[in-house]
Amino acid sequence: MGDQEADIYSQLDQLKQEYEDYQSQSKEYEELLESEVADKEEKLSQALQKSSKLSEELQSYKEKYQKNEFEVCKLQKEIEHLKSRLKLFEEQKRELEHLNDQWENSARILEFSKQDLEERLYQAEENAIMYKGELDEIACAKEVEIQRLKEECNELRQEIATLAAQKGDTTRLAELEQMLNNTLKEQEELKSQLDVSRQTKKSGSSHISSRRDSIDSGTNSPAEACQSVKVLVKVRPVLESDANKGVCLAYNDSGIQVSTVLSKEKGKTITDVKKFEFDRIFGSESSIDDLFYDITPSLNMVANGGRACILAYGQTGSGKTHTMNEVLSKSVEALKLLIGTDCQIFLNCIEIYNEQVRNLLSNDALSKNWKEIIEMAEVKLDNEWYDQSLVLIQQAALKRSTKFTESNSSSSRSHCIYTLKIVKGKDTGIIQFVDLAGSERISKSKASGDVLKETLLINKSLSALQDVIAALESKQSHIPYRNSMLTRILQQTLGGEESMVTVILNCSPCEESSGETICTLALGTRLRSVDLGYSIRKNLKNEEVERTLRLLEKERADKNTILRKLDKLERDIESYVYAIKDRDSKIGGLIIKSKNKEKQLTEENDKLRKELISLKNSQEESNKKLRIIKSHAENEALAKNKAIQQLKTKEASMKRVLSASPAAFRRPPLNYQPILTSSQSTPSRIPRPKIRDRSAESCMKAVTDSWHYNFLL
Ligand SMILES: Nc1ncnc2c1ncn2[C@@H]1O[C@H](COP(=O)(O)OP(=O)(O)OP(=O)(O)O)[C@@H](O)[C@H]1O
Repeated sequence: MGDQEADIYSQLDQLKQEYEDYQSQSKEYEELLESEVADKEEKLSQALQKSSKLSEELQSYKEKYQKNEFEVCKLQKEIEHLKSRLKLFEEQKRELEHLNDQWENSARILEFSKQDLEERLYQAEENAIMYKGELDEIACAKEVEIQRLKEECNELRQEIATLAAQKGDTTRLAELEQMLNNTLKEQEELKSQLDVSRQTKKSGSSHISSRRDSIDSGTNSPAEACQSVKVLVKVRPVLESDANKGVCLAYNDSGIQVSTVLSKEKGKTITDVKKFEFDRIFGSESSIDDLFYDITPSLNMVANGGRACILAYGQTGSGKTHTMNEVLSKSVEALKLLIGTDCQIFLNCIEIYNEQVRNLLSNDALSKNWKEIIEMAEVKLDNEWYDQSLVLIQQAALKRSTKFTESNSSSSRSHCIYTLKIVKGKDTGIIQFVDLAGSERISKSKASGDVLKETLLINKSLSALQDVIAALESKQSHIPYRNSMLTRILQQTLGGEESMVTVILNCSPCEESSGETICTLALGTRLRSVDLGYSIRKNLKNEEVERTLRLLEKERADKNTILRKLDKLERDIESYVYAIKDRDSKIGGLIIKSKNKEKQLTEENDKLRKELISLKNSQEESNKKLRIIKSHAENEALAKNKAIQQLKTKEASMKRVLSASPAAFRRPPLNYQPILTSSQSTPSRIPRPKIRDRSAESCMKAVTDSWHYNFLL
């Protein structure tokens, strides 16, 4: 009984021990579970935060996308508006072209009437010459008559004298005196007639000789000379590089024609031929001396304290620089002979690049004030000024801004101005040699970026120059010198008192340049038509001629205004087309960018959605697990309480049994198993006590299940 009791006590101790172990382990697992739950909750809240952040981002991207779409819509509307404006401009251009055709027709008619007037003038001149001959004959006849009358008079005087000596018949004397008086009267009349004839002859011949002088010399008085613009055409020879390019120019002494190929079909070439009339055309075969002959009046003028400007105009690659270099060295040579040694010479070499002035004889910064740069660029030359000036001009030419373009491998991208100032006592003669940058069609130059900007600025300044020349010729009260840097700098020699302007139109003979050559020659025709009008008016003082010329001038002014408008319109259209293209490409870029963004956003959105779904799933799973853990923990707690309760009742009943018959418990129970050791920490390895008690067993099972479950988690 004593042994049994001891066994029971030891079993009880074991159970107690076991229970305590279970309790401590369950506490540990509870803590573990709680920390895991807290961890999951933390992760869940992080995931929720991330998801809300991503939703916000998504919202902002959506807003951005809507904004971009709105921008694109706006730009498209703008394009539509620009396109409609372009259409309007094109219509206006067509109308102006139609008007231009009409003007050209009327100009042609006026040209005919001009020719008619010139013919009549020629006839008048011939009549005057004939009249002069007749007058000469009459004068001769009258002289003879006067001589005869004088002789008669002398005879009569002698007769009177003899009669007086004879003191004879007085009536005969009276008769003779009467005859003498009549003869004297007749003589007086003849004399006065002869004087009138002489006077008429004198005035007629002076008029003719003055016109001849004017026509022969081709120069005018200084005041008139300021209106004079001389237009010369210089055709560049065909170069080796032009070998496979067709030729579009044909010319003779009086005119030049440009052929433009319209189409080539089945070996048939359809061409459009445009003819231009010019007094001075220098072909590829003519030497620089021929052209220089027409420049000498300008040099004479400058040597006498006047002003002159020589401009080379033409498309890029047409030979402006080549011509200007030759003209420059010839002019310096000629001036060396024309001016003496008692004068001071100043040279100034500058270029205008992108509306900025640059000193070609030093490395001054571009940003300085242009007047300052010009002042600083002026070099005073010494006694050997001609050699020195040629060396400096060569140095300056090397420093000029050039670039490779589609049309010329070393195209001058600037206007180059060489100014020679000759100070002689109080007089200051100034001559400016201007090698203009090439005029070019933007569409043909295929320029873009900075080169496009350069080309636009070059074309703008060239049209400003045309405006100034046209304003000077039509004697406008306002001359738009301030419209470009080029015209500002040329103001001293373009217009004003005692100034002569010579424009050399450089033309390329190549077929591919026919469009530009036509533009160049059309400009020359406009300048020339003005010049012609003035020279005719200067020499003819007939009322009808005056009226016709006034009409012609008005027509010409109107036509030039229209042509200028057309030019401007074309330039505007080109700029608009370029702006539209630029905008189109920008919009295209924007659309592609926004599409890419949209794609990226949709992808991100999809990814976020997926992440959100997986997060929600994992959250649900975590919740589920949490619920299971909670229920298991509750079950476990219940089972533990139950087991404790059972153990307590068992203990009490054992105590009761022991107190009733202590010997009955001395034998150990048949189904007794050794108890768990504390080293068996893993729940799966914990052996279940083999207690027959059913409720205690189920309780233990619940606890081990929960261990097992937690372990799985
Ligand atoms: N009269 C000529 N005889 C021989 N070669 C010529 C003649 N004129 C021009 N050339 C040649 O033609 C080419 C282009 O000439 P140049 O550079 O003078 O043209 P440009 O009108 O000044 O061009 P850009 O405006 O682009 O500067 C050069 O190679 C030049 O040597």
